[in-house]
Amino acid sequence: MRMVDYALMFVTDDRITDDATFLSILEAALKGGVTIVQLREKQLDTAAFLTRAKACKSLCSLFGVPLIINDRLDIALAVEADGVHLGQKDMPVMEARKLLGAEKIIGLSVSNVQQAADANAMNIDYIGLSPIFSTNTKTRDLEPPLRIDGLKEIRKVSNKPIVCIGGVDKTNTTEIIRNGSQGIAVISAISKSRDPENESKALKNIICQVGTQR
Ligand SMILES: Cc1ncc(COP(=O)(O)OP(=O)(O)O)c(N)n1
Ligand SMILES: Cc1nc(C(=O)O)sc1CCOP(=O)(O)O
Ligand SMILES: [Mg+2]
Repeated sequence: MRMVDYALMFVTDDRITDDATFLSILEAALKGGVTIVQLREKQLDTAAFLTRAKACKSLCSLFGVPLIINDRLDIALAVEADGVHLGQKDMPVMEARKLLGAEKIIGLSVSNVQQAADANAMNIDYIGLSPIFSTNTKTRDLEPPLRIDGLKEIRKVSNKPIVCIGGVDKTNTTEIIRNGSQGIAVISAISKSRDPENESKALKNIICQVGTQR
């Protein structure tokens, strides 16, 4: 299992269909210090997804930042990405690990304490606690927000690094990290910012500050 910095995961915004805008926001996020990128495309066809994944991989490699692919193991394998993020109804972890090998990153979404406990025995690298707060970004298949109390419960039972997603921004990052999450995953906070580079820097500073207080 490789060492990965999960502090600030930038999840790309699949509503951006224009490649130039997509890449300029990604570049700004990388300049601002995001530590891992997840390419999440729910609307592109496979050919367009693959093209975007290749561009994304090249840019992330320039910054030495790992790239994982949401849902699509085939795309991850095709572009030699660093791993995948899987939901509870995506490809089962055992099959994904067989196809990806031991060194690749596998993240798994968990939305309750039971799923977190079950994940302890799985060959995964981190759990995505989803959602921590309410969000307008994802509208389908969204579980009730776990909030900080849910994070505390899951922290108690889980032996995996936790990355919280859903409605995360500068106002709630401190309490998320203070309560045992290794990192945050954000779409809007960076993608919708007027200045994605500075927003990424600001989020990273908050995470680092809490880290030094721990
Ligand atoms: C870090 C992180 N955590 C959870 C999710 C949600 O994944 P999933 O449940 O598969 O839902 P979709 O993102 O595929 O709609 C995530 N993407 N990242
Ligand atoms: C992709 C995703 N998955 C979620 C889950 O709870 O499974 S919430 C979410 C969207 C996160 O976007 P934002 O940072 O804009 O709230
Ligand atoms: Mg999924």
